[in-house]
Amino acid sequence: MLRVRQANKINGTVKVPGDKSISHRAVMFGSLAEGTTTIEGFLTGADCLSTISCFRRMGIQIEQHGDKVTVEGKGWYGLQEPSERLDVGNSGTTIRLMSGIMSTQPFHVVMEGDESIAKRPMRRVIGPLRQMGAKIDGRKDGEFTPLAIRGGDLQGISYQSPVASAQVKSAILLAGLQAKGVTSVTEPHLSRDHTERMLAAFGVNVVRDGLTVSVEGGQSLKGRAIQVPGDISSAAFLIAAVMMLPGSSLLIENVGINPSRTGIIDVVQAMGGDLELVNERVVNEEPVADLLVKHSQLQGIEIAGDIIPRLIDEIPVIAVMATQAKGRTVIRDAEELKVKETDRIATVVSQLSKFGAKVTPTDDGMIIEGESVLSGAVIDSMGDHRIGMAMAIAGLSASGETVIENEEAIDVSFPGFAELLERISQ
Ligand SMILES: O=C(O)C1=C[C@@H](OP(=O)(O)O)[C@@H](O)[C@H](O)C1
Ligand SMILES: C=C(OP(=O)(O)O)C(=O)O
Repeated sequence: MLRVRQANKINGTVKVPGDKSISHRAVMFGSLAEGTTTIEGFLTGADCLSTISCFRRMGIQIEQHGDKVTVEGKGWYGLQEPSERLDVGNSGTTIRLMSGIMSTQPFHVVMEGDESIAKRPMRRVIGPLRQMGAKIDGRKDGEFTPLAIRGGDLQGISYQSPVASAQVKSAILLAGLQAKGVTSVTEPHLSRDHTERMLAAFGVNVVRDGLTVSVEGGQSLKGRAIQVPGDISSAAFLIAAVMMLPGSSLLIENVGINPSRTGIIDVVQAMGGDLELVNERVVNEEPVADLLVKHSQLQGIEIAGDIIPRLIDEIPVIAVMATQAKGRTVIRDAEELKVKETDRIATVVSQLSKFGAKVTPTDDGMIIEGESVLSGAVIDSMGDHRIGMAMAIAGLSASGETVIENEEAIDVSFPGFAELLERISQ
């Protein structure tokens, strides 16, 4: 149980844990590369630890001491057939990206995860991987876990993805690296491009043309040093808290500001928030900055279209923040929220309503009425880290005390979240 009391304001200089998407990829690509990969700033959240454990089970030597990780890559075909099922825990990124990698391997593997993973759609990755020649089965014709994969002998495809999903795009491109000919993926809107950037950093030739990415089969990766920036999706909780509590200001150091992830910055600025990027730099092909955030009275806006994939994981906390804006905030084109760790349209509405907020679900998003007075509530994270954290932020601005049940889910992406909030709250 996590108890959150109403705060007057938050202040200070902080760092957030490493980027989840980049941490997963650094372990995966390091395992497939030739030679050693060293990772600094690795996210020690449960999801990324699941990725480490899967590759260890396939014979890769990985040492982890806090946020420092060393991976002894053995080349693309250095993985061994695991004798047991691989457990991906709560991590959609792990199972979907690994489906692509496993499709290239000349052995049999079964992957499964927790209750939430068992409900998440897999055919979006399994479908195109089958078209490439992988033999994959799962419950409901490959829609659900456990997934059994027997890979090898793939043929490149040109895939037109119906969803803007970095997990789909990445799975196909990773399979494409060992397929015959060229593999390309075209998406309806740009999703996060960490795979493209990091593959290039590992020596792969990745060709980008608008919304299409292509790779040629038969390329190898070379181990290297990776520094992981702080996760903007984690910083988003703190940004929202600053905007909700008058008198607050924070300097959040070393945050990844890859343009495919910065929808939250655009939204906060469009709502009238004072958020400045300082000390901008590029580290391993990824742009990084410190975020200087000062409380401002926000104005409700409409959030829809191209920006949605650039802030998809931040929508729960954007909804929370919008309860303190003037006027109405409308979120559209975000049906992907329904297939995350929980149905995040339903869980945001059910939990945020408990504070007395006025939030209405729609088919593809939600509508939030601003300037609500929030009262402390008993909240259930429903096993979803982002719901647990978003509601803890609501609790900072709600009168009295808020209790978050099933708060252990927060460890999936933000270990130390409760301690950090405690430290900066006044
Ligand atoms: O590729 C990734 O690292 C991720 C992609 C996104 O999912 P989708 O690809 O399903 O949109 C995002 O929600 C998830 O937290 C991480
Ligand atoms: C959707 C998320 O992650 P994943 O898909 O990797 O479970 C998330 O972190 O919000």
